[in-house]
Amino acid sequence: MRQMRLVVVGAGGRMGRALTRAVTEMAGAEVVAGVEREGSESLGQDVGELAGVGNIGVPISDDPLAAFAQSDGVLDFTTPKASLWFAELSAQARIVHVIGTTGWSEGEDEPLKAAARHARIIKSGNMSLGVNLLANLVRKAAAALDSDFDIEVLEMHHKHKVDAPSGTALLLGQAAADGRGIDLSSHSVRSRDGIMDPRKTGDIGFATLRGGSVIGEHSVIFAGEGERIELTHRSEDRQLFARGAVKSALWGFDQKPGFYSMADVLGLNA
Ligand SMILES: NC(=O)C1=CN([C@@H]2O[C@H](COP(=O)(O)OP(=O)(O)OC[C@H]3O[C@@H](n4cnc5c(N)ncnc54)[C@H](OP(=O)(O)O)[C@@H]3O)[C@@H](O)[C@H]2O)C=CC1
Ligand SMILES: O=C(O)C1=N[C@H](C(=O)O)C[C@H](O)C1
Repeated sequence: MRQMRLVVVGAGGRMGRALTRAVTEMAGAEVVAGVEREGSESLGQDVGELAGVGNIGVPISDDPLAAFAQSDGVLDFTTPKASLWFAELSAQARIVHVIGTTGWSEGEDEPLKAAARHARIIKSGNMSLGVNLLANLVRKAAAALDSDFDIEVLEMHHKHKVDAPSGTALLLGQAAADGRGIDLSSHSVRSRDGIMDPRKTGDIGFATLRGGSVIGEHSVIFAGEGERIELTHRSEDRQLFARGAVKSALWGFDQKPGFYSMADVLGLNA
């Protein structure tokens, strides 16, 4: 079977470089193009050199249209604005679009779903097996415990991260809300400062820590009277997410157009 031809967008970023490394280490796919924004310092540099795997003869360009036209799929860990544009281009090219980008605003899934009429879009706030399994456990725990158990989601990431709460924290909060059978947006508390009303029963709280080089740590805390349950995941290597993204792309290659999640890829929805 022929190799799946992949484009890495944001190829000079932390995840972009991890994605190139993952593709070169895994069977079934190759990097045929790397894209960065107009004016980027990475333009013209070799994608492999930038990722530390040696020259692969693929210079970074600022032309996603040309790159997508010669590919079967796109690995995209950039910004919501860029990912919305890449989804339109992926739909035009009828290819696979793996979106790991986080920091989405409410309603931004709608244009992605429209693009997924033609593209195979796989989007997740976390591409690791461990976090997606954790989400299942959180859903079960939230369904089993009544609202006397207060749910708080705590996350810590490196100092460069710009969005909060993290995509993973929101994914875990959604799993808790689903388990409880409530709407997340009307029950989530994303910040606390100064004097305020006491915590409302049924709220789901989010707390964000930023600092140093932390790859990603998430805990969901179920705090009851006299006891506390904590479910935690610690990511120790960014390659974890990159390998999950390549696995998603290979899975998406055989699917019909649609809007999928990592849980679909891992068979956790069955
Ligand atoms: N789902 C998951 O498992 C994971 C998700 N993430 C998410 O992935 C995203 C990226 O994270 P990270 O790699 O750390 O961030 P970086 O800032 O290191 O990388 C993002 C890259 O995308 C580039 N970029 C931005 N806009 C465009 C554009 N229009 N065209 C081409 N390239 C563009 C940036 O270029 P420039 O610097 O010039 O702006 C940069 O090189 C974040 O949203 C993060 O939360 C991260 C890890 C795991
Ligand atoms: O920005 C990151 O680094 C990460 N972002 C994702 C998120 O927002 O949850 C996934 C991972 O935790 C790393």
